Parts: sequence; structure tokens; C-alpha cells
Amino acid sequence: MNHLHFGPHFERLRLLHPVRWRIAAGLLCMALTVGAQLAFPQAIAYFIDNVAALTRRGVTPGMVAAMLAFSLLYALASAARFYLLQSSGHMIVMGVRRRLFDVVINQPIAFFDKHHGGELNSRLTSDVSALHESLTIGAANALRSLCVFAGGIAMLLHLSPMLSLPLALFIPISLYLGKLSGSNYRQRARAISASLAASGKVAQEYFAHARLVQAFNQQGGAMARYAQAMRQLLDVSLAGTRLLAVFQGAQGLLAFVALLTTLCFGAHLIGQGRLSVGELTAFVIYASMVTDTAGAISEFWNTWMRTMGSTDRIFDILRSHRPVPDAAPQPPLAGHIALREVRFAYPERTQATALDGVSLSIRAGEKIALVGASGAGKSTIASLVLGHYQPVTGSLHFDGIDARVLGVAQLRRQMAVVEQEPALFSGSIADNITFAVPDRQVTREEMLAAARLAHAHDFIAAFPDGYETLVGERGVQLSGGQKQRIAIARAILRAPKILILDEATSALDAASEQQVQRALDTLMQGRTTIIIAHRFSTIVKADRIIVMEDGRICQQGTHAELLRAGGQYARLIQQQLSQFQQLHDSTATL
Ligand SMILES: Nc1ncnc2c1ncn2[C@@H]1O[C@H](COP(=O)(O)OP(=O)(O)OP(=O)(O)O)[C@@H](O)[C@H]1O
Repeated sequence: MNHLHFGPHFERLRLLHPVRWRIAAGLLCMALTVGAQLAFPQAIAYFIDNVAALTRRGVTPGMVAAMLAFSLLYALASAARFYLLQSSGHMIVMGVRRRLFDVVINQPIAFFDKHHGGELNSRLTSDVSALHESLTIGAANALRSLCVFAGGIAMLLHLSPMLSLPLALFIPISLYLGKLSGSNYRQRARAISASLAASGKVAQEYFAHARLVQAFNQQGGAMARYAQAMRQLLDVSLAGTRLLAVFQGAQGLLAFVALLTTLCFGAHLIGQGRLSVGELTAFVIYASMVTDTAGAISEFWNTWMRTMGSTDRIFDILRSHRPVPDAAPQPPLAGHIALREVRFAYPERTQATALDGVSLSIRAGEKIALVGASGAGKSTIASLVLGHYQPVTGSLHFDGIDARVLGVAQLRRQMAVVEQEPALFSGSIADNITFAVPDRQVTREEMLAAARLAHAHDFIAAFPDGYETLVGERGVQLSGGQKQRIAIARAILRAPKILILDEATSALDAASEQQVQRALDTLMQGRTTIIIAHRFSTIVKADRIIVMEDGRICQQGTHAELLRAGGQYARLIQQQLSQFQQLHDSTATL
């Protein structure tokens, strides 16, 4: 019984701490109800053994009043117990969900490479629900059972130690059976929760890409994959249920045999004049209470083990949270960035080098364009600058200070990113623009100014609800160019020193393109900008072009310098130009 063995149990029980007083009050009410429950068979025994005297005297108003008061108290205590313990469970579960969300949303990006949204959502919902079930109904019932069990045994011994002997044999067997099936069940519960998460992932993926599924007429294929995930879930669930069924049957058999033995032995004791009929009645009621509660305690053990199994992963995640100490505050950055001999491989693909000794110095206010074939490492550089991953070797410096000294939170406060396909959250356009500045109140004038600079004001104002127009999943659908301009307004409002632009590969129509370009030009003014560039127009305008190949910088310079030098850049431009030429020729022949 070492610490390691009990650790996981205590870890879960510690969750009760914030609601300890509520639970204490609930337990007090429970003690009252258990006391009443235990007194009841004694009252029956008294009635049976004194039935002649009671019939003679009749029931007095005092007795009726006492019985009524007792019943009322019992009812009140039961209701209070139920409410106090159940509400404690709800509060604990809410707390766990909040903590889990907080820990997950603060995880390094590598965590999200490994865990998908559907799986994490399943942890938050179904796994935490298991905790709810066992911490509310389960724990309260188990505790009540435990009290009735202990009280019942005391009463049995008090009534007839002799008659208690056969029960002393059955009860340990029943408890042992419970422990055995509980430990097995824990393993299965882990498998059930993993299958549930896997099927959740399948469903979420297909729902999220419903347009693509329907466009390729793949509903049948999607259904087949989901059905396969469900079959796996059913298999593991049924295996668990079979185990419980065997256990329940064995428990029932044991309880019956115990009761029959008690009755036979009890009748024998009455014959010898060592027990009254009332006492045997009370004894049988106590015995059935004890066997029932022994069953309930074992059953709770199963539920608890299931909870342990399905919440193992929750606690793995919660334990993985290592609070990062706040870095010492530094004056605002000027915006100089330096990568020194950076080598990097993604944690999920440690064998493949994504950056292979990259050294790069970007002056404050300089605009650099990263170009190169797909997979060359352009986005990886942006991810490292944003602090999503740490270099395996080498280092990153901002204004000459090591990024590790500055800390990601401090660095990111001075950065903004405009993604290739900007994500909008469910909410109003105003919410989406001010999303990037959560730590202070943004005035409406500031927001309007940012939207104007981003050339987004006119189209937003044209909506009947203006800035209050709802976007996101249930809201108005916006075009790619409109989303980009909202994202640009968001970045302008943040007033960053460093800007990361992931240029959209898909072309917008000429008018939108021009508006987005003008918005970007405003955004980039006076800011160190790293552009993951795809368009010729952007590349040509950059102060410096960095050409990447297989995780290395193979060339750098201005457009003119690189063209003169020939090599990789000249080839890339040649490719773009020949594509453009083909397009031009085919339009000319139309
Ligand atoms: N999250 C990730 N996990 C594992 N490997 C990754 C991840 N992201 C990118 N890679 C790999 O790292 C290498 C560099 O990818 P990166 O995204 O930086 O290329 P890129 O130049 O930005 O390409 P593109 O222009 O297509 O976006 C590629 O081999 C890619 O497969």
C-alpha cells in the first residue's frame, strides 16, 4: 500500500477540496438519514414483539405526532443530502472542465500536432462526465452504503452474535469479488474511453469537412469509417458489460444464499428460545441491508475504477502543465530578429530535418520575403519566430536578447500574424477585430480606424448590422478577401513591432487583391515583416528576399541582385513567368 499505489486515488479525491464544506453538510444530513434507516428495523421488532400490548392500549396521538415528525425530518434530511452532494459534484466537474481547458489551450503547439480537436473535446465532455457520475451519485451512494453497512453489522452483532457467524463468511467474499472485477474494469474503461475519443475524432473530421465529403459523394465512405469506429467501441463496451453481468449474477447468488442460511439458522434459534420473532425479523432486515450495501460498495468500486480508467488521460494532461515563470519585463522591442545556426525537426517527425543550420539577421523595420519550393521550411521559420516550437540547436534573438530570456508571452505581445486563411471565431465582426487586444478596452473609434486602414470599413458598414454582424460557423459567410481584411484590421489594432504574413496561395479577384494589398502595405509600414511569399508582386517589393531549399537558405538579396546572380531564385521566377506566359498565350488565342 505504498504512496504510488494510492496516488491516483488521492489525485481525484483532492478535487473535492474546494467544496469540502458543502460535502461536510451533505454528510451530516446523510448521517441523519442513515441513523433513521438503521433505527427502522428495531422499531419493527418492537411492534412485532409488543403487538398484543399495543393493540390493547391503542396508538396515542403523541406516538402519531412523533412518527410524523420523524418522517418529516427524514424527508428533509434526504432532500438536503441529495442536493448538497449532487451540487458538489456539478461544481467539481465544472472546475475540472475549466482547468482542463486552461491547461489544453496553453499547451505548446506540438501538443496539438499530437492531439486532435475531436479527441480533446471527448476528454472535456464524456471523460469528465464519468467523473461527474462517480463523484456525485456514485460517491454519495457508496458513502451511505458504507455507513449503513457498518451500522448494520453493529446491529447484527448486537441482536445475535451467533446468527451473525454465517454472514461473516459471505460478506468478505462479496467484497473481494467487487474488488476483483473493479480492477479488471479499469483496464477496459481506458480502452472504452480511447475508442470513444477515436470515434469522436472521425465524426468531427467528417462534419467539419461536410462540403468536401458531399462534393465527392463520399457520405457512404464516411459512414463506413464511422461505423467501423463504432464497432470497435461496441466490442470494448460489450466486453466490459459481460464482466459486470457475471459479477452481478455472482453477487445476487451470494446474497440469496446468505439470507436463506440466516432464516434457517434463525428459525432454529427461535425454537431454542434464544431469539424472538421480532428480533429475527429485524435481523433479516439488517442482514439484507448489509448484503445489499456490500453489493453497492463493490458496484461503486467498479464505477470508481471505470472513472479512474477513463480519467487517466485527463490527469495525464493536467499533470503535463508546467507553469512557465514570467520572464523579467524588458523595454519594448525595436524589432531586430536574428536566427543563429538554427536546426529544427518537428517533435512528431524527429528524423526529418525541417531547418538545417539557418542563420538570418533581419533589421528592425525590414521586410523580408521567404520564398522557395513547398516544404522548403518557410512556415517553420515563422513558427519558430512566433515561439510555437523551440530550435533543437541554435538560438533566436530579438534585439540581441535570447528569446528564452524574453519568454514567449512577452514576445508575442509585440507580434501579430495574418494567416493564409484567416480564422474567424463565432461572434460579431467587432469581436473578431478586437480579439487581438484582450488586455485593454478598445474604443469604437480605434476599431473603426483600424478597419478603415485595413480597407474593411466599407464592406462591414454595408451589412445591415454593421460591426455587430455575426460571423463564424452560424453567421454570415464572408469571402476570402473580406476575411483577410478583417484579419489585417485585427493585426493593425495590435500595433505589433513584428509582423508575420502568410500570403494566401489562392488568388483573389483583381479588385479584392488590390484592396488586400493596399491594406497590407499600410500594416507593414515601420514594422519588421516576415512574409511567406507566393506572389511575384510581393516578392519584388520586399527589402530582401530569402530563398530556401530543403531547410537551408540557399540565396538572399534583392530581386535585381538575385536575378543577376542566377541560380535557384532565377529558376523560381522563370517558372512563374513561364506559367504567366502560358496563361497569356492561351487567353490571346481565345
Ligand atoms: N506540424 C508538423 N509536423 C511535422 N512535420 C511538419 C509539420 N509542419 C511542417 N512539417 C514538415 O516540415 C518541412 C517544412 O515544412 P514547412 O511547412 O516549413 O514548408 P513551407 O516551405 O512553408 O511549405 P509551403 O509553401 O508548402 O507551406 C516539410 O517537410 C513538412 O512536411
